[in-house]
Amino acid sequence: MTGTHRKVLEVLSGKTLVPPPIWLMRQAGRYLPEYRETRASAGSFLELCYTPDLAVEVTLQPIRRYGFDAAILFSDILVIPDALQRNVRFEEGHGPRMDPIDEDGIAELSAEGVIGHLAPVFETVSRLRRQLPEETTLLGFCGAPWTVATYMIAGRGTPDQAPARLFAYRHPKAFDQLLAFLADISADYLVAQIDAGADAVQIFDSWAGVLGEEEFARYAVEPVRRMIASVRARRPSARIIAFAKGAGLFLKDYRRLTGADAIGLDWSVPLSFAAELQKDGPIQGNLDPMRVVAGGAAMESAIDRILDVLGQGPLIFNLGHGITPDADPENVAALVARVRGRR
Ligand SMILES: Cc1c2[nH]c(c1CCC(=O)O)Cc1[nH]c(c(CCC(=O)O)c1C)Cc1[nH]c(c(CCC(=O)O)c1C)Cc1[nH]c(c(C)c1CCC(=O)O)C2
Repeated sequence: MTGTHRKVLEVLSGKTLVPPPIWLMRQAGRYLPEYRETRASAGSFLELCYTPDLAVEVTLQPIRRYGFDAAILFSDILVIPDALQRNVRFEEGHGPRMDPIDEDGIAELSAEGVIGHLAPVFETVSRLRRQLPEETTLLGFCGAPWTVATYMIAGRGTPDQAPARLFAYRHPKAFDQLLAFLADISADYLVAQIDAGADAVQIFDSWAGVLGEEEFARYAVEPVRRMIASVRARRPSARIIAFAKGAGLFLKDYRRLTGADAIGLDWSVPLSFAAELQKDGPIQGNLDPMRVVAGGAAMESAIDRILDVLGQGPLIFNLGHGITPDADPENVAALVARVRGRR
């Protein structure tokens, strides 16, 4: 019964659909007036994430408006450090903050209570699976260990992830330990989301683009490989998308080395290279979110190029990163109509 006509799942298993299924990273968010309204009724951003009534509502908002082929659980990658008691806060206009972790803090990390702390997230997932249209794929997600670690080390978002890169060079053993710990706890988290009803999951490595060759292998590939192996050992049929933003040429072997079903591509990936990658397996991407803000011909021409070059192979149409708060909801409607109008 499950999954028979869920288009995103079909593409993840290698099928080509024309037109391709579509969803957008950060599709539930501040560009939508109904999101801003619900957001105002929650105290803090984390409260929104941990209140199933509200998290279900904001997840469904973009589905009602646009009928996307996938819904993505409304939560955040930083619920893992929150569950690890790193005192995570989202301060208005300043982005996330938490207590920076050091070598001693890494040695003391414990998985105890983490999955219990995240129980409201699993409740949200199971309610969503019951409330979503049968044909809509439900995506769970988590952050990749490297990206989550950049926030845990710095205690905040940074432009270049310099604190984490420096920490990794100065304390390589402790850093490896942190990434392995995050890989294992994140695997447990994904398994629990799948058991609650997620059809597939995405791993976000948003800051993979600052890593050199050796570091990409050690900090981006290995922990994600470890996480995926752990999920597959327990849930062999799990469908997994891995998105390493800014990874450039390292994407060549990323799918094979991590064991993901599909890889996400940002807008800096040339379409010719994307077409090469698509010969190995399904891809997702890669419209520049700024083109959605610009709208009109700037958006339409880029949609057409993606469909022309990648539309005859396994593709999940998406942006190359999250939609931004300044995007006009009308432009999103035009985007969906244009992708779906092409056969
Ligand atoms: C790096 C990262 C984070 N969170 C996430 C990532 C990886 C993807 C990416 O690179 O965009 C992932 C994420 N965050 C959010 C989702 C929800 C699902 C969806 O995609 O619709 C997802 C998948 C909601 C959110 N997460 C956040 C918001 C905005 C906060 C608000 O509404 O008050 C939303 C809708 C907050 C957040 N969360 C994070 C930051 C840096 C910020 C602050 C920046 C900002 O304000 O946009 C960390």
